[in-house]
Amino acid sequence: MTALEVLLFLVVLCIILYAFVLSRSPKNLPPGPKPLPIIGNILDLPRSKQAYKDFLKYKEKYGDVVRLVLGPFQTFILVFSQKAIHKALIQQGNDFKFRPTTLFVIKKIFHGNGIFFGNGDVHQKLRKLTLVTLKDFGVGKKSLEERIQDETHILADELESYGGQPRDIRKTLKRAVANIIAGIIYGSRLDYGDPEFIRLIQNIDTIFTVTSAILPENFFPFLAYLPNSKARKVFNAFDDISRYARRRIKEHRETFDPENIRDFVDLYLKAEEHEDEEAVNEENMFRVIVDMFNAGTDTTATALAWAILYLMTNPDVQDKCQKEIIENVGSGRAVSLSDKERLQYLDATIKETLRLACIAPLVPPHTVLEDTQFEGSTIPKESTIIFHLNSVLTDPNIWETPEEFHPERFLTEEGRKKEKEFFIPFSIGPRSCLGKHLAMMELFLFLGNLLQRFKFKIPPGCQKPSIERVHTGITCQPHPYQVCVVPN
Ligand code: HEM
Repeated sequence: MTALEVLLFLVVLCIILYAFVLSRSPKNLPPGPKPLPIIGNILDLPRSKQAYKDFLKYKEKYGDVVRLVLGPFQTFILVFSQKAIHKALIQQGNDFKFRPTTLFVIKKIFHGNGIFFGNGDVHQKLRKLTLVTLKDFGVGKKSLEERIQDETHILADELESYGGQPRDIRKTLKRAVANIIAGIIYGSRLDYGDPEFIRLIQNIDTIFTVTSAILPENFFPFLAYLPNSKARKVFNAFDDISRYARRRIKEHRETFDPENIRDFVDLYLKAEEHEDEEAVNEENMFRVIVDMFNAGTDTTATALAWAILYLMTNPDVQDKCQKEIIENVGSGRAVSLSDKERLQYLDATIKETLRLACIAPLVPPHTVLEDTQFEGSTIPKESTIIFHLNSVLTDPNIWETPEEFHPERFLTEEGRKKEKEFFIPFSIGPRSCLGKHLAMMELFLFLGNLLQRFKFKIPPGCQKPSIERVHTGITCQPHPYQVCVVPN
């Protein structure tokens, strides 16, 4: 066969397959832009650095449930608004609780294992085991609060060493947060200047700024084999983090003593002795560790970077937080979790940061295993379903002046906590964020203790930094900014 004949054969094969898939798709699909043959709606995908925002135009045009076809066979469903997201993830949570196994990049990295991209009984067991472990993390020599306190002091000393000069502190924040996870998992922290640590954090950056359900390699896997493929960068980053995790697990296995549990890895090694082997085995432990290290670092560190940006651009809010800390804690001792009830304004500031920055504006993909009736249409089985959290967290029908930073919206007139049903930065339902409590604890202790010691200021002579969100991968990042960290 000549090259032209092979090409013609492939095109005809694709058309036949495409016609076959179309004939089998359910009727009554959600509305959406008309797909082209073979490539579907690829040309309609966001190309700006604010992918979540570009998707909002579909909500305006087609409503709360929108269908896209990506590549020849992938059905994508976008779900917007509190009502529809709540219905899917809570009322129909058992239908929508699965993760897809059809996206090439995700399949190649996760193999359907671990907590993030696992499904079924094994996922449930791993999730439960990890949650219990995180909850009563009295293992090892230190409590979780002590670990965070210790790291806060090291971070504060590092920031103080910058002498109040303008700096981009985002990398330092990432190293501090990564150390909390490293401490939980491996029982020890890493030095901020350790080249291996710096490389691991760079890998996490790559994963979080590049990986996306709409990466073209997901629908056209051959693209992953081209030089400069973004997916290749993600694979390399994962491989490096994985090699590190496997080495640390091996070291733990060699020195394991069931009578002296040092950390999360030891707990899993212990669980291996009596838990169901299908769920608790070395491969799954490795996946869980990599999931935790990735999911627990970039998200919380990004939230911290946003909080500092909002504080320096809203000095009145910063002053109120500091006044509250001075009045309720003073400067003679560290801010601790037992101060939480007394530091309501700080708590509201953290919530407002998570709302406005919207760290994960598009929930990592879900799927349904069967054709599923939802909001008057049929969601085809194995569709990739994306819940648009930003459409809830900045919905003008829910939040007054949603694009403004206003912590008071989380407080009553008397300054007490006001619960907000629509505050869902960690998503909701059976797959909601497993590290929510850890993240909130870290944000409270890091910010409370830093604000007790420092003021965050815009460098003299500089313009107010942009608070526009950059969204090219999983998380919404701030633009790079410089800050002066000045002792109080
Ligand atoms: C500000 C910080 C964080 C934010 C905004 C955040 C947000 C999210 C979101 C939106 C999801 C998807 C939920 C869904 O699919 O419905 C998620 C899942 C997850 N998060 Fe977080 N997260 C944060 C911190 C953390 C931390 C500190 C950890 C780990 C210790 C963590 C571990 C996980 C895991 C393992 C999942 C997957 C759960 C599952 O599929 O069962 N996250 N997170």
